[in-house]
Amino acid sequence: MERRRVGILGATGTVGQRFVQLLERHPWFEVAWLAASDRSAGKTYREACAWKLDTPMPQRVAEMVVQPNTPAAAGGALPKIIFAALDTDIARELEPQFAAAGCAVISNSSAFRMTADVPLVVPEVNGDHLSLLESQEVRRASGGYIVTNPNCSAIGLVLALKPLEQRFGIESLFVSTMQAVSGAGYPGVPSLDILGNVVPFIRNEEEKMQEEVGKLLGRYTGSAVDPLSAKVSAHCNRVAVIDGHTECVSIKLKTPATRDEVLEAWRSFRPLDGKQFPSAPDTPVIYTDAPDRPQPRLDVNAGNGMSTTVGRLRPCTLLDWKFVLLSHNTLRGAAGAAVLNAEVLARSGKLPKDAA
Ligand SMILES: NC(=O)C1=CN([C@@H]2O[C@H](COP(=O)(O)OP(=O)(O)OC[C@H]3O[C@@H](n4cnc5c(N)ncnc54)[C@H](OP(=O)(O)O)[C@@H]3O)[C@@H](O)[C@H]2O)C=CC1
Ligand SMILES: N[C@@H](CC(=O)OP(=O)(O)O)C(=O)O
Repeated sequence: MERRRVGILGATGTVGQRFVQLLERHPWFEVAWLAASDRSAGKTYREACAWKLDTPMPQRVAEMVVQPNTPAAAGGALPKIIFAALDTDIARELEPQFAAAGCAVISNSSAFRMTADVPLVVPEVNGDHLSLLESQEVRRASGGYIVTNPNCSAIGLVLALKPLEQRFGIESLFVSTMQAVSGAGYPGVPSLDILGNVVPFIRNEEEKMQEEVGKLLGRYTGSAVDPLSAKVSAHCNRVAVIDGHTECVSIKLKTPATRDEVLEAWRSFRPLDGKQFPSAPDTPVIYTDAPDRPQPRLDVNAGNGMSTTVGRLRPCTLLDWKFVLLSHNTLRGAAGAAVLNAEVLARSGKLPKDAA
């Protein structure tokens, strides 16, 4: 099968680099266009990018020239599939321009996640919400649209919550995060602030987690999403870990469940089984019995960085159950999530085609 041409907006950043890494050997997509800020435009990718991953920068991409950040500048070379990894304010300005130019914008940023007609999607959790894009006005006008994936802490959390919500219902939950420094992009948090330290504040993070969980676990009514009514309270903290967000969760269920029933809900959660998407992990939620796991150093790459690892399920004296989860913030929490969304869109015939 011929690979589809794709572009990356924000290609030089933390998430942009993950896109380059993941797409280099992707069976369906091939990077054909890269853009970043004016600081980078006109340079080769090798010159513009401070590559921080532990695999080599792909040679072919290293030699590509970073393009200006507008669809007009790309002209006929603009791919119709754009992975976007832009800061929120810039995404708010640029993503609609690319959608209006007929592109499927598959976005990581929070700019449009809560917009009513923009799907906020994790395929294992709420793939049916993708139908929202049919009502985007821009799609009717240009064939383009915006689809988003969630905040990196919300993604790991909803993967663990979905099997519980569908079997038992969720009344309320309390979550406290320990988030890796790569979550803040590059160069991110100054070393003097984070080494040997914990910073108990990440701007807007608690609000995003709370509202995004509601939309992700909400019900698609045929024209809109009815958010989950559960009460969600989040505490978000930055810790001196490179990759991997750890979350301590306490949960109250609507229908009481035994420990075995909760474990069985996680074990049997295989919503994409048999669908063979290249980026989908075999097991989206992995439960570990080890008393001191999950740990970022040991578990962050589970399922190629696309699985959530859950452990330490035990009774909670305030709510019903408590547990710990870990997920990779730049893979499952960002670039990997967007690539999986694109695979689902490709399979359903919803990706616009380049002009012949
Ligand atoms: N890091 C993470 O774990 C996660 C991040 N996200 C979200 O993804 C987005 C990107 O984050 P991250 O990669 O960490 O951020 P970085 O700061 O590491 O990268 C930002 C990217 O945006 C580019 N950029 C900046 N200004 C412009 C502009 N005016 N026009 C075009 N490109 C521009 C930068 O290019 P240049 O090099 O030229 O400055 C760079 O490529 C953010 O919205 C973030 O919240 C989502 C989930 C997880
Ligand atoms: N704010 C997250 C990264 C992220 O996902 O942000 P956003 O919701 O803007 O995509 C972190 O610092 O770890």
